Amino acid sequence: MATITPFPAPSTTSAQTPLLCVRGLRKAFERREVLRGVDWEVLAGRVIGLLGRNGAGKTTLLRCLLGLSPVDGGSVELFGAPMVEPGGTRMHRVGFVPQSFDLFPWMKVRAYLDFTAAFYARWNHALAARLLGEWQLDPGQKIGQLSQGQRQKLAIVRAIAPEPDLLVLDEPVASLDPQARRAFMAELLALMRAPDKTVIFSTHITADLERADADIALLRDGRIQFTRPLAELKARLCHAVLSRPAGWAQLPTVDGALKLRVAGERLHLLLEDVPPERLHQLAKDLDASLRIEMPTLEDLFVELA
Ligand SMILES: Nc1ncnc2c1ncn2[C@@H]1O[C@H](COP(=O)(O)OP(=O)(O)OP(=O)(O)O)[C@@H](O)[C@H]1O
Repeated sequence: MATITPFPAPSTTSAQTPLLCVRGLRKAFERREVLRGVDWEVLAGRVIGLLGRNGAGKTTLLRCLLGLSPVDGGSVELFGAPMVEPGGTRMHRVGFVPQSFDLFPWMKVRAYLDFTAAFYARWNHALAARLLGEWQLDPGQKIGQLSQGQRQKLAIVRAIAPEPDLLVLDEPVASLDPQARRAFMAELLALMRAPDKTVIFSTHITADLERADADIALLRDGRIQFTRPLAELKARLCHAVLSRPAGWAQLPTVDGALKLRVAGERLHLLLEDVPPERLHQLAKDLDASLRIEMPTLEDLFVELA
């Protein structure tokens, strides 16, 4: 099936001005197009999980949004003004955790945070000190001597301490152990669940997004395919399995099917907005047995990404 893009974007009649507005964003590396005209609007106050396969362009997109990577075309507006390059006072309102953090290996943790604090209009010293303690980061240790996971924690403290209005995190938990991941997610959500705080984070750990009850944005084929609350995705999509000994030499036409896949005598269907009674009727018509499953986000990702 060629396209599997559920939920076309709603018309932009919302009275709320988006915090981030991306139009036709393009980016190529040596003529290899990674972003192929991204259109994306993010409203303030949302927690958004950016999903996409390896190499889909998540890091590239996040960097372009913040002016950290030049773009080949299109536009990005952040807080209502065009984003051309990083810097300026509005960057005080943005926290960014990059995928890897290799800066200032000679600096000690506390010195690095004090140094960074000087660049921000706001800096919550008490919060930074608390997180260092809770996450067992030694303020006197040199950054170069920290483990990968400890560096990632430090990058998160650095990004959160300015109490940003927009926090952008690129696979922030990839190096964290499960306990640290949960603590981080809880901290993040407690901090950012204020009405106008917005979080965009890329991750492959779908369980974290389920816990965060995030909006899910899928980057595929160089575009954001949809951005929808996870609860809505789960309410509207279901996975059905039709089985019959004769197999499926010919695929049936099923309204609402986003994807069909045959495995032996089973036909797997990813369906959008198809009521169970219609599925039962279909199974009867096709002389097949039916199993309906509520997909996890990981299941959806595997089907859609
Ligand atoms: N500096 C660069 N020079 C050349 N190609 C690059 C560069 N940065 C990224 N790419 C390419 O752009 C594509 C998208 O990379 P990107 O890191 O944005 O993907 P991603 O979705 O973040 O992947 P992952 O989930 O593996 O982190 C990849 O094919 C990558 O090889």
